[in-house]
Amino acid sequence: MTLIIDKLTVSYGNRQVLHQVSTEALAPGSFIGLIGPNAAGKSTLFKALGGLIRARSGTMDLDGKSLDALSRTERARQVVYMPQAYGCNAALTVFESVLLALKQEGGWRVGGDQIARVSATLDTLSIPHLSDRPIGALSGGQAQMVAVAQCLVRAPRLMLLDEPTSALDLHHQLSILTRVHEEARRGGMVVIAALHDLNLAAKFCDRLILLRNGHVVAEGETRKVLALPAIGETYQVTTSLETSRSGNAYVDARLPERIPVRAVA
Ligand SMILES: Nc1ncnc2c1ncn2[C@@H]1O[C@H](COP(=O)(O)OP(=O)(O)OP(=O)(O)O)[C@@H](O)[C@H]1O
Repeated sequence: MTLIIDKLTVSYGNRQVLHQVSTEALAPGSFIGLIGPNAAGKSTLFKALGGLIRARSGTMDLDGKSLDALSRTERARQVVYMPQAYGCNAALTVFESVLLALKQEGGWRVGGDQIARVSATLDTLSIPHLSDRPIGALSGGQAQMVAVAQCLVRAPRLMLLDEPTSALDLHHQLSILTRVHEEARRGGMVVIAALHDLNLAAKFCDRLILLRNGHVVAEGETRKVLALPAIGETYQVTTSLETSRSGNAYVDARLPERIPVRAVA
């Protein structure tokens, strides 16, 4: 499964938010980080890929087939989008909510294989103990892990995660991204995760796409992108890419003196 985005332009009314966004071919099994400042257009790109908004021009091809040419049902089967703010139906248990996500593919008969798939997904994310809890009674971090489970259980070809770890503690940031990365490899899916934490991006992403004001300003192998001056310029901070004693890359960032806090576009 390969995803290619070519010259994608998206507007809200008269306001153009994505400008001719293009990517290299994003290969099956890869974990791509979508990075960029607030209001750069990351969620807008996800919404366009997920079919929630229509692109003004450009193409999004999955294995050579346009996403826009797929039926609604087929697109929902192939592309799963976890928005930043995920809703929840408070009346359901965690298990039921993950099963319901799986059943969006169609039909209401529940088979043993589907029950097993839900259980396996909750196990993969180490949250089987939450199965019987009402979904409305979860902590913010627990609800975020359940939202990831609702995506993973559908085994899509393209998974779009908008800030999937923003509510998670350090342990769970690492464990959830590790599992998602493993599942991407195992299932040959393309995962694109919008991440504000560049050190998580450094640790988990195979490649990065850097967006600024709706333009792709850099794309490529993670360490190469993080070492570019474009990182500091885009975030208006001073950065350097360092390597820890254990060999992990991390971004050391400082706010330059006399630069005011930037207004969000
Ligand atoms: N429904 C909408 N109507 C009009 N403008 C919108 C709408 N949604 C987003 N925008 C604008 O589009 C721009 C890009 O927003 P988007 O949510 O894609 O950014 P983002 O990179 O995901 O930001 P953040 O990191 O803050 O979540 C912003 O200027 C935003 O105000």
